[in-house]
Amino acid sequence: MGNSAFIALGSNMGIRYDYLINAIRHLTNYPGIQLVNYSSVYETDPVGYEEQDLFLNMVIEISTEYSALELLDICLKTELELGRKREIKWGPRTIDLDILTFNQENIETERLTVPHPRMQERAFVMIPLLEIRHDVFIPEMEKTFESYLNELPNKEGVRIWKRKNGEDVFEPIGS
Ligand SMILES: Nc1ncnc2c1ncn2[C@@H]1O[C@H](COP(=O)(O)OP(=O)(O)OP(=O)(O)O)[C@@H](O)[C@H]1O
Ligand SMILES: Nc1nc2c(c(=O)[nH]1)N=C(CO)CN2
Repeated sequence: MGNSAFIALGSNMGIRYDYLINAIRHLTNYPGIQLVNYSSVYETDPVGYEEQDLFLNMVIEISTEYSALELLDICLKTELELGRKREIKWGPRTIDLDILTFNQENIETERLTVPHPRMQERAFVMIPLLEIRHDVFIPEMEKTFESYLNELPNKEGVRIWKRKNGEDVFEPIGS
């Protein structure tokens, strides 16, 4: 499989964990997509539009035969299949799939910008991404992703989420 991509997943409606897992299932059901790695699941304070429920976020790494635009279409189709409706900008969603990186490419088309233009300012993306990938570097980016993360405020809004004996358990990052 030729291409390596990182995808951010987020959900803040319904059974959030099931939406994450089902999205991964949908994606990896495509013959040209294989799951390579996945981060922990994090519960995160909403960013942007704050009057909404907490999110679960995670990042996965895939290898794929598809082009970046084909992968975008697969992500958008998966969002629709999992009941995503576009209402409020940055508002509640059953599932959101963002392509963070595609190989080490800079892609700028009408429909797709990679690396994702807002990822560096989002702790809910950078913390799970750096959990599984420390050496990401995109030519033309000024700094490593790690130094972006070091400079980010509000990291306390992101906690590792686990389910133990049917109950939600939270761990601060770095513990
Ligand atoms: N890297 C990318 N990953 C996913 N979608 C992208 C990307 N770059 C551009 N897009 C475009 O963005 C649209 C999706 O916007 P969407 O409504 O999901 O934004 P959002 O998730 O609410 O906000 P944000 O983009 O800030 O995360 C898609 O239709 C797609 O064409
Ligand atoms: N914590 C958190 N906040 C968000 C998220 C998200 O996935 N997690 N997605 C948004 C729209 O892209 C807006 N705000």
